[in-house]
Amino acid sequence: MKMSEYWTTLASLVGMLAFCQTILQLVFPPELRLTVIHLLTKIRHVFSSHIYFDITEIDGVNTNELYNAVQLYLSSSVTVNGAVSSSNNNTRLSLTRVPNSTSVTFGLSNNDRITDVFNGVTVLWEHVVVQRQVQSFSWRPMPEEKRGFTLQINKRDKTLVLDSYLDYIIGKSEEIRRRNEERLLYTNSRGVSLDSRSHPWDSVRFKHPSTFETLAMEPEKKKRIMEDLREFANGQGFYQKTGRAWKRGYLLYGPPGTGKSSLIAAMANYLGYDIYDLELTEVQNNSELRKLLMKTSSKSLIVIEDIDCSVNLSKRGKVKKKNGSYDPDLINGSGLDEPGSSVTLSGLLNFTDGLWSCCGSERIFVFTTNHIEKLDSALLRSGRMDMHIHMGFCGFEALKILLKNYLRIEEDEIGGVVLKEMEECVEEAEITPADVSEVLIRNRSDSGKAVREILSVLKERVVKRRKCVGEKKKKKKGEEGEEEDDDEEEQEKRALDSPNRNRDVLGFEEEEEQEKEK
Ligand SMILES: Nc1ncnc2c1ncn2[C@@H]1O[C@H](COP(=O)(O)OP(=O)(O)OP(=O)(O)O)[C@@H](O)[C@H]1O
Ligand SMILES: [Mg+2]
Repeated sequence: MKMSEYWTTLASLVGMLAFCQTILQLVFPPELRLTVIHLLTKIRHVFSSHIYFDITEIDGVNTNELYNAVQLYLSSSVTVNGAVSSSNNNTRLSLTRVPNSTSVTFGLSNNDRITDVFNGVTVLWEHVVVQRQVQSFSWRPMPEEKRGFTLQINKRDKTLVLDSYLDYIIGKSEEIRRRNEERLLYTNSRGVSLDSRSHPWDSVRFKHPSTFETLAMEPEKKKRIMEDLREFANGQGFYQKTGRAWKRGYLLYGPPGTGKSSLIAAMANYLGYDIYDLELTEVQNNSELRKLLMKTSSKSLIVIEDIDCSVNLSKRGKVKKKNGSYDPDLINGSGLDEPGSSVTLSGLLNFTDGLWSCCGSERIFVFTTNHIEKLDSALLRSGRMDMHIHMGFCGFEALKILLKNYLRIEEDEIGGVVLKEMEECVEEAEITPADVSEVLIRNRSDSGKAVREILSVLKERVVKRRKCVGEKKKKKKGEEGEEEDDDEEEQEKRALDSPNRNRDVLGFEEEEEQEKEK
């Protein structure tokens, strides 16, 4: 028999066995079916040019995470679309919606198959569901059905699949899980025991509706932030290559009501990260801060709002000025001179930047402040807070976004003249997006009225500001004038008192200059 004939015969034999297996599934009672199927599967595997991997739902008594990952991965729309467009288009998919989930997920029905292509290699997945045999005693009740996936690949592709395909599936499933689920918002509270077992963070479902689309901000700036976030999230390779910890710091600063918290929510929604809202005043000391950090998960935003109010940020600077060196107490984090809180700036810097900050990866630190000038330069230096984002008063572009979001109207519906007037006065009005939103919410049922009111508020503020600026200038001038008068009086007095009082004032001044120079 020729080699090719041998292979053809073998292939038909394997095909027949597979066919028999399907028939047996239909004919035999469940208890017997399992044994027969196992036997036939084994025979089939020996002669096949394929290799098979079984991924069961329950591994011993533990849940097999890989099973969940595969299930999620196969439920992704990419895989599903691939399967539907493939020749295997009679695949039956089950649809599910997990509680609290925002979307419907697909899944393979019992004993159905789906093909997937990874790096040019085609693999076949089969969802195997069989009735469990009558249970002997078990501490943990087992489900009635035994579920698992069988992965069929060509023997020559074994290395590729084992080395990268399964990792790829785990990564993808994690991504899908985040996309489907609402995020969690964690917060710390005082007095929570921080032993190794308990979790120091309380969590709630995070359902903030703020997104980059709803955020009023100059489009260029918004684009830059989004790109930066995306690059960070996709930058594992870069961070590894450059030997940097996979983390990034953002400092958001600006007056109240300019959207700092809204931006944080938009960032979390954009990346699908959880948020850890760290209440620093509830943290008793630096070591507690470290423990909190250790209990945060990857793919998260660690947020400290109003950083200038949370910890005495000038300590490190002050101590340095006095002695010429840092106070070791403060640097070690045992400085206790702040009643109620002994978290120090150096403790905070270690939190974001020290060795401890690297436990876990893919984390973003976000600090917010209304007063950037109050922050210690140590906190601002590059490498700590990689990006400083100024959240300012409402500009024309931001105003247009708010009008569109709140009133659902386009620019041309507002009218060129009104828009021009708005553009002329919005910067000078120094109005926060929060104030604009307030007016728009009040009038959201009548967009015409809302636009008119916004314009009149802007104009009013411009008038007020001009008046205010005028008064300030006048006051300043008055003070300068008084100072000048005082100077003149003083000089006259000195000239009169001087023994050389007949010398002209200029000469006197020259002499005084020379004296000063000496
Ligand atoms: N840039 C913005 N885009 C869209 N909405 C905004 C923006 N800024 C403020 N708002 C609206 O104003 C409200 C308050 O904004 P937000 O809490 O984000 O301000 P903040 O800068 O964090 O203020 P604070 O400094 O007081 O914490 C938000 O609920 C949002 O509706
Ligand atoms: Mg805020």
